[in-house]
Amino acid sequence: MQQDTAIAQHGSIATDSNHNEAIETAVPALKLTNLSKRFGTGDDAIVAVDDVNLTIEPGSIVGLLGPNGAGKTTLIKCALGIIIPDSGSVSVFGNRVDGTRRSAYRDVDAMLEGARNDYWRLTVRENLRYFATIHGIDPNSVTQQHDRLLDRLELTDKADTPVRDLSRGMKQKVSLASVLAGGASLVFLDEPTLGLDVESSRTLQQELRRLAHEDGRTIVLSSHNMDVIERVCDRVVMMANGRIVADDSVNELLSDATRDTVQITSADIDDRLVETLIDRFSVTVVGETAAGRTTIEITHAGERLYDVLDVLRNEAVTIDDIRTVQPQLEEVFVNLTGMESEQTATSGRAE
Ligand SMILES: Nc1ncnc2c1ncn2[C@@H]1O[C@H](COP(=O)(O)OP(=O)(O)OP(=O)(O)O)[C@@H](O)[C@H]1O
Repeated sequence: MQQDTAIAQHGSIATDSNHNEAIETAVPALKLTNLSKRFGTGDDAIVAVDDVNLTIEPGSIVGLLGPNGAGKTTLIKCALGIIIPDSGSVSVFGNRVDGTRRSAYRDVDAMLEGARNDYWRLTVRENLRYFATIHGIDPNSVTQQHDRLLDRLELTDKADTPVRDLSRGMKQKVSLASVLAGGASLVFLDEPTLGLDVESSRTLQQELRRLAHEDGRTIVLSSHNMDVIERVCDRVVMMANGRIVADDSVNELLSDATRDTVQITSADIDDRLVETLIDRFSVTVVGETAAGRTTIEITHAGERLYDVLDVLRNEAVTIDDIRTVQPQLEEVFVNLTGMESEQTATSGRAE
């Protein structure tokens, strides 16, 4: 489905009479309003999702991040109608998901925990036809779309192979193809690149961007792999303790962090001066270059950068290099959630 078709189906163009301007009022792909879900009762109750408001526009690709237990899966399952929230509401393309209304489910599907229950005795193509059928689509009417999907995910050669005979990475791609074959406009993908080799992961990432930006699918991607999120997503929503702690474009999240951290290198910074800087400023990294110069990184420098430079000038320090630090999404994540992602916790893991 093309983006403009998605808007034509799910939204409208309204006119603001005060300004005589056309304002796009596309119906959100997903709208969560004051969503809450707790598990258990009394003192032992766990608030998995805590009064969350979230709107996701059609055709966007959004990363949903958070440390283990942040509430991501619960939120996704509420959106799928698998878990009934305690309070608040979920709408998918304007249709309320409340556990009884089947109309909303036509538009939403998911690949949870990196896989889907494909039928291993069926071939790849038979799986796609099956998942199209259970979503009410005549599989003969979408043969071309399925061929294109197989081609884009580099599965054409395996189209007539039973899924059980495929490698793990290929099974993963078949899972994704099966979800997409159902034609849902809003798709949740949990760790879609887990276990894929680098090349397959890149192919899949490209396809996800194309699906959103060319076909108008709305994709919510949940992953602990920050590199994938940074490369693929337009926007990132970070959760911690059931709440949304950040919601912005990748560029904004990174640029906010960039402005705030500077790295200064000098041969004149000795231990005593390092102590002084640590006492007065937020020094996060102290290191030594191969040439024996000291490097310090100061976060939250902001307007205090001038104070840092004053201290260095008073100590007659010659600055060899000063630069803003190019942060990774990982650092933003750690700052906002206070937790490492699994990416750093399990370094060396395959994508
Ligand atoms: N069925 C359940 N019964 C009791 N507690 C639950 C249940 N499901 C989730 N929880 C708890 O709710 C909280 C949020 O869990 P959730 O699975 O939504 O987090 P998550 O962000 O998806 O974590 P992960 O990244 O580890 O998958 C956790 O404390 C979890 O232990």
